[in-house]
Amino acid sequence: MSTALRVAILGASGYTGAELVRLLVRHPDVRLVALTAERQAGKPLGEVFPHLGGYDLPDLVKIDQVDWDGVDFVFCALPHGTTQEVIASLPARLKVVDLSADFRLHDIETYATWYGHAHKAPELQTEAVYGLVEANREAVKGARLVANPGCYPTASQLPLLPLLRQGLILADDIIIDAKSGVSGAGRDAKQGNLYGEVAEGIHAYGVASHRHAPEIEQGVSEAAGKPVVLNFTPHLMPMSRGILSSIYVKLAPGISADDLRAALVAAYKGETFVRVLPAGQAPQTRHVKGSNHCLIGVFADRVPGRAILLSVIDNLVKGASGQAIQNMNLMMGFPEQRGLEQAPMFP
Ligand SMILES: NC(=O)C1=CN([C@@H]2O[C@H](COP(=O)(O)OP(=O)(O)OC[C@H]3O[C@@H](n4cnc5c(N)ncnc54)[C@H](OP(=O)(O)O)[C@@H]3O)[C@@H](O)[C@H]2O)C=CC1
Ligand SMILES: CC(=O)N[C@@H](CCC(=O)OP(=O)(O)O)C(=O)O
Repeated sequence: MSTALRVAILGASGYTGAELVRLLVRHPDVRLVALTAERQAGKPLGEVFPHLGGYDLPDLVKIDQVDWDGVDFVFCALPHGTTQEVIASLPARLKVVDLSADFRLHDIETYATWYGHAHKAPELQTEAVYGLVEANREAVKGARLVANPGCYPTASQLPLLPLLRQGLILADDIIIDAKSGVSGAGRDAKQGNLYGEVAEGIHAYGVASHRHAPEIEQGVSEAAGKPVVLNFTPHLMPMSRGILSSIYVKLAPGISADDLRAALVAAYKGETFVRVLPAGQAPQTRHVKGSNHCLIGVFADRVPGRAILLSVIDNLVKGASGQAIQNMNLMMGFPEQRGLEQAPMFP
């Protein structure tokens, strides 16, 4: 009799759901027992995603068809706004990692302001742990419900948090210029994601209004020990995967860019998934594609007293499904790297 963890993926017909399946079919402690979809329900997963057709997996079903008695652990990869009620309806014994934004903001008033409706499960919000593992590992280990961070917030917070905690950069002058591949927008058909609208061009969106600004500010404020407001502008790139976050910061008096690099090297010493590059090396999205890695580069600016931090992740892996599995491993007491050992695919 297998003792594998029986896992359900809600939203398995989406990009992050498919990426969870791709990574979990090789996880030795996991058995996928339920995969859900909405419009694609009733189909074999291999019909929706031919790259996953060669595995012995359950067919896609609607959420209300899942037999929860046969499930131990749930990944929820549904659109934000749909997830609070779904998670509130699950048996309370189930451990859950939610990939959506529904439980990330601690303050439900801030949530309502940015997401346009009142929080539908405030009692669960107080329980949810923000799953940026490298910043919050001990809390994740004891969590029942983990809010998996957004892709831009992951790429942006990993370089910033250690520097703010140590007061090496100023908290009142942070500019984040971030670029994402199109898979960040999900698989749902949207006019703005058509080839003709994305290929051979680049554009900013959500300028001065993107909902990841308050999520980044939440973590950065905790690290700085005071409320922080920052500039964040996302851009859509003609590529399928990857995020590059270019972050412009002001150094604290007497601090150099080399000090920042040394502090980040020390902060991430012993971490499997975050690596700080040697001086002069700029990370590229193709250096992390398909992997759970985050690479960080640090440069002195030409402008005296300033520095530039460069951070890359694969939005579908460290920015979503890989980080979600990292969280599950910690919640279940499995080795943190299990199922996430694969090297990036280059180029
Ligand atoms: N894409 C990314 O890089 C990242 C995404 N996220 C977040 O993860 C979540 C999933 O994203 P992603 O995989 O890209 O999204 P997709 O649009 O690709 O997939 C959404 C999934 O949810 C299902 N679904 C849609 N509406 C409902 C509903 N009302 N009830 C039940 N199921 C529903 C879809 O089923 P069907 O297709 O069958 O209708 C599909 O399986 C989102 O909250 C997203 O913001 C977080 C970090 C990064
Ligand atoms: C390219 C693109 O459209 N990206 C998405 C962010 C993806 C993500 O992390 O979204 P959640 O916060 O919902 O999980 C966006 O800008 O809304």
